[in-house]
Amino acid sequence: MSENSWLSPTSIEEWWSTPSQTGIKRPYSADTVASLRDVFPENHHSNAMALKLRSIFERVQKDKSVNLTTSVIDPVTAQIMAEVGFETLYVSGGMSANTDTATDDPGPDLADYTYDTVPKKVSTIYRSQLLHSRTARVNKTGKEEIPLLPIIADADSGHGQHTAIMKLVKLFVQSGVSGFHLDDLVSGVKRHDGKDGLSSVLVPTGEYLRRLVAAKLQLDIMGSEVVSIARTDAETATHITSTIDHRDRPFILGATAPLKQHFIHTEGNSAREEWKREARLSTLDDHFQSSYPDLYDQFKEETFNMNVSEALSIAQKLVSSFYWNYESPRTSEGWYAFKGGVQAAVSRANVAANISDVVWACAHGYNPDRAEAFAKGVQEVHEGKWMAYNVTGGFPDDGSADEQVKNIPSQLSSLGYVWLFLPIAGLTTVGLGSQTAMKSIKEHGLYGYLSQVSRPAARHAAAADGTSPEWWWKVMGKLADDAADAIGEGL
Ligand SMILES: C[C@](O)(C(=O)O)[C@H](CC(=O)O)C(=O)O
Ligand SMILES: [Mg+2]
Repeated sequence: MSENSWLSPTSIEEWWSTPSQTGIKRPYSADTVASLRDVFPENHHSNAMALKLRSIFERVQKDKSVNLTTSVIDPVTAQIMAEVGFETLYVSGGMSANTDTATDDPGPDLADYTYDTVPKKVSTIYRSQLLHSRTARVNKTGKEEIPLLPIIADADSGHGQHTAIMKLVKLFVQSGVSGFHLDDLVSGVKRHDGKDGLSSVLVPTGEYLRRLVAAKLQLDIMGSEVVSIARTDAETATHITSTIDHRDRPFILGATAPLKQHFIHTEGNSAREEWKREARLSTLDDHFQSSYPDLYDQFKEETFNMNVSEALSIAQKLVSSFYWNYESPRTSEGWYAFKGGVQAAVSRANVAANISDVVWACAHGYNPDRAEAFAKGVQEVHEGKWMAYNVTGGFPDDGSADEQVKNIPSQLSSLGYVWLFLPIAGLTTVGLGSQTAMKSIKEHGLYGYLSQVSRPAARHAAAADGTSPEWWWKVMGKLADDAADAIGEGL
């Protein structure tokens, strides 16, 4: 887009009809976007990198392959990944939380870090890639072809309402990001031990969409090609904050048996489990259908697009004795019981797909049936929509799943997934890589350093790669030396 047309709604509309933008349904106008723009664009690095990411996804989709990557927590590993041939990088919120936050106060992955944490990590890694590429060019190392890898980053739940989301997206674009994922979780409430049957809590579909639209609006304001990934945790969610949205009705659980007390008055894990068993939780529609199969069609027709509260009134008009109570399972926080699963994920992904470039149902471990059900559910409605898949552990250590694991990428690519990533591998690989060297130095002192660190690294020196001290000292030093020579003795 030329600078003259930057503030023109017509040219914004023209941009929206280009291939990268045309699949997106915006609820706002080009006039609004134009009026919210700054006078100059500020997206050039990010745009170039995002277009590169888009072309990687296009290529793998065409080839029926999938782009595989891992998270990366530091610039050294990012450089190694470029050298060994990865094409994308992932910056994980969880791994940032564990190791390095903007307030220097790391912790478990609750997304409670300040919103600049992940953008700053992206910026560090992106700028390090620029430095490496400059170094290679200045030194003519033969590594000039090592590419800058597009970075996809974790935007969590957006760290607040629309203004926070827009600021976060702005920071990401400024950091050189190529893509980010935004989710439908309530930030900071995940239980790591599953106590009280609570794993993760969703916001209603409408709120999720508002997050995604806010992010897209900011991208549009910046004229940004950055890829937005709509992540949903509906597959594994156990609760939802509100029942207001009719699209969530098929997944809200209620008690079908009247119990003396509500869930919140039970104490301890086993009593709570017992309460749930006795309550015989079910969705409103399932319960009505199994209780009154003959009336179900009428119920469905009369309650089209109604949320659970509205639909329950109709159910009770049709059958005055009908019992279904979605209030009684509420937690002490007020959250409602939710039937997580692949259908819930598909339902959310299919609305999110209208405003996002990629959809992703986050779950831990690999489940081929769910991967397939999600892909089919999405592709039926949005043919060719880009999809992502994460593998976060969950395989047996005894090797019994090795063959299955080898086949995962081809299974996923045949289902249409374009991006496969290992969110926690960046931390583990750094840990494992250091372990051999550090153990050796600790056990054998200087000789350990010589045999396990400096000698192997010296072998790399000839290759001048990211593991070699020569690369970081002498080769990179030429940038400063050349600048000093250019400045000379002054004027
Ligand atoms: C992908 C993820 O968002 C991340 O921050 O890496 C985390 C990873 C994890 O908790 O293991 C997530 O899955 O929520
Ligand atoms: Mg995360």
